[in-house]
Amino acid sequence: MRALGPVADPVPCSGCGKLLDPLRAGHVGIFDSKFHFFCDRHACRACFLGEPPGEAENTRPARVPLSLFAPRRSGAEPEPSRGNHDAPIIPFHAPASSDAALPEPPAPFDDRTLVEPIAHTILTEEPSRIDVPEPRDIGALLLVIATIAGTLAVALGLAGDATLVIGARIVLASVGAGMLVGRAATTPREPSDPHPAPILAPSILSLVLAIGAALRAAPSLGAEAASLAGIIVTATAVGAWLLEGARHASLAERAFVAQSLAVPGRRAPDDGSPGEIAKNKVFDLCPGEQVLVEPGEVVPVDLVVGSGEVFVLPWLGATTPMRRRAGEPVVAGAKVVRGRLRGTCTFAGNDRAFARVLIDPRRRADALAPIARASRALAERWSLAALVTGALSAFIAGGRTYVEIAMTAVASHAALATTLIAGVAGVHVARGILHAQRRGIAYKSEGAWDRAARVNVAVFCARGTLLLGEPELAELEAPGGKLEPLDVLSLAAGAERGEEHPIATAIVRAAVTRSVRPDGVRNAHHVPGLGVTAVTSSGEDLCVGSRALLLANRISIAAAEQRIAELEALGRTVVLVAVGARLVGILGLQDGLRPGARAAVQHLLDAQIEPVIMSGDARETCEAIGHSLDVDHIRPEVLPTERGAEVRRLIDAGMSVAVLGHPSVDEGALGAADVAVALGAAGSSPGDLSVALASDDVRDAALALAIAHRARLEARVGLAIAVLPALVGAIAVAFGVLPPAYAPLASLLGGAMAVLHVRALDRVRESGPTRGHTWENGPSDP
Ligand SMILES: Nc1ncnc2c1ncn2[C@@H]1O[C@H](COP(=O)(O)OP(=O)(O)OP(=O)(O)O)[C@@H](O)[C@H]1O
Ligand SMILES: [Zn+2]
Repeated sequence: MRALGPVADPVPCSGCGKLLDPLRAGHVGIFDSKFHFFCDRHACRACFLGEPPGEAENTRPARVPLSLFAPRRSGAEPEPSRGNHDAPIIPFHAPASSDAALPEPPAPFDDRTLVEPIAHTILTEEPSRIDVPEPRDIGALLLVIATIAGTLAVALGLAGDATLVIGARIVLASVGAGMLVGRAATTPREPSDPHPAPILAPSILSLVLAIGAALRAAPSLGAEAASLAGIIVTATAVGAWLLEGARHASLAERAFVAQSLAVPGRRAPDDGSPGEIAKNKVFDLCPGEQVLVEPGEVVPVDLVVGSGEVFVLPWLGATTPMRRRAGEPVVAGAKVVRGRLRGTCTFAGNDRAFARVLIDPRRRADALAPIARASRALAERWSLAALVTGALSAFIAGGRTYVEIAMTAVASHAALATTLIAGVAGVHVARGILHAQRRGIAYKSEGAWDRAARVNVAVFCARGTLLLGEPELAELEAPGGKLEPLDVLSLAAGAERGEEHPIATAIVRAAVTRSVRPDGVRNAHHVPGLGVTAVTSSGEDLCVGSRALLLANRISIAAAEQRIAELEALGRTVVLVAVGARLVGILGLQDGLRPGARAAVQHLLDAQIEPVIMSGDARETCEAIGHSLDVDHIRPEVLPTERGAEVRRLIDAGMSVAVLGHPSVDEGALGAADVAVALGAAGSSPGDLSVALASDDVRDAALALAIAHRARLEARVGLAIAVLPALVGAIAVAFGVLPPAYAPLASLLGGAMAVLHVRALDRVRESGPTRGHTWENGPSDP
């Protein structure tokens, strides 16, 4: 069993060959459009580039990855392989390079003038963050100084209440607060960060109080205020540092994704001539443009395949190639392994499926999801309520000076207005979004993510999600003995010849394999969700379809009712054949379960989401399928046109409903859902899908909900862990049970526990799950 994600799969260092964890590599660079991971920036990278170690830093500015198209080196070229957790849908054998029929990929682009300046890239991240685990910068240094200064300001309290000592402590605390302000001014703000003002306010207010108390020559009060200031400064600095640590892993992974998506693409020539390859690689592709992607290249934008067929690793991190045919979407980050991909761009830049809520600073879910906003609002705004309440209750309790009351108020405020409380929920959201990305799951918006996280009913559009959608003829019977079974098949195949429904295809195929010639049926008329009516070659009325179709045509099936029920109890789709007004044949079709159908149901059950099977099949058939999958709730015999209404009925009953299906065939149901989870749809343009999958795996559809559920749950737990001690501390301080300094301390304690909670979850992922099906568990695991 393997852990998920980039952390799990070691890659060799391109310099020395030692195996290392790609996300924790000392240095990552792109050379020749390939990722290279190095133990460190100096020795190993320089060794790879053939430079003397010292020069590496100077010759290549590490902050700007212009090395993107550096000359090809003959060194090792490790692929960022990221865990074999996508299910093999299509077995794929031919290695990409050995396909002689295909044109050689063009020579690498050495000429930098061909590349548009990096400034034109759709990337929105700071280049510094692209250079993955960049060690802590100047902001970290400021935090360290602030922590030391704050701690000293507290520790000097041991030296007594002398004016000089208090003065020194105030100076130290001011230095610490100054460092915090300096960091806020110099460090770029993440979209998920709170506004710095409310976070810094307690440090500054407590300093003002300390100075005020010292000036009034109230030594013991001045000492206490200085301690409070020192503690608040220390807690603020340590808290900021802890949060950095908690989100480091997702920060690095997001940078990895951003970097991987920041590849230039080729415009296809307008005249459509296949031979001519546009030379220029550009970053500014737009929707509607024709795009060419050569074998071995990463797909730069979301697109729909124009013609032919290609094999791709269907999303960033996928390890199993899949076939994509004309009209099928491919997401940016996918990699072409065989065939030349020519397609029409559907989404570019930050609109791309995996850029939207993960990279785009204006749409990032970890900043905008309701739980993350609530967490920020608590620190930014509701902390003011703590300030007021603290002041009021201290005032009402009486017996305290104004400075003491003010200290209580500031301490209560400081307990809640922390970076940790503001940021902890966002960390969990980011982890969830990234976790989903690794499985090729793209949420459309932070709202879609939040709805996915709240869903309590998941409706499977059975055929194509749980069922293969490739039924086989299993039984062929001719009750009454009027016709031979093969004559029945001939009639049925004749009626179904022109149809595209999986049942029709199965019947025609069964006739072909049994060398039965389809009857020359006329006037075939398809009744969606019921079957086909027609006229036989001998001029009699012909009905091929469900029980409901025959009953609608007033054909009695009473004589065969028992046999039909038997077949349905086996899970067969029963297709009845009637000539004139008489039932002449029964066909039993068996559709297999898709790989992962059982696991998908289990993922939902684990997340306490009720699975529902919705199908046009008969009740007995659906019950048999439901039984084999442990699904209790079925909605059988729903006509295709009624599926939207059926979903709406569930919603009206107070459920929050997700529908899992394919965009083309399950349109009605998907359109009515609170959350539409569309398989194989990532990158295609229809706009209303809440969740689009790059894979066609039903497990991923279930995981899209389960992962969001889990992430939201963890975010709430994390927030509670951080907030509760802070609240308790603030209350104790407000009622005078504890001195004011205890409130920020309690808050820091809670924050530290919340960070430990994140770390513990990270470790679960790194070491791999050990039992059962959890959301961390790769569905390809048994
Ligand atoms: N072309 C057809 N020939 C014969 N019977 C058909 C045909 N199309 C539909 N039917 C009958 O109508 C029923 C419902 O078909 P429908 O297309 O609504 O759903 P389905 O194929 O069962 O897919 P799903 O499980 O996703 O609902 C089928 O079970 C079958 O009995
Ligand atoms: Zn190395």
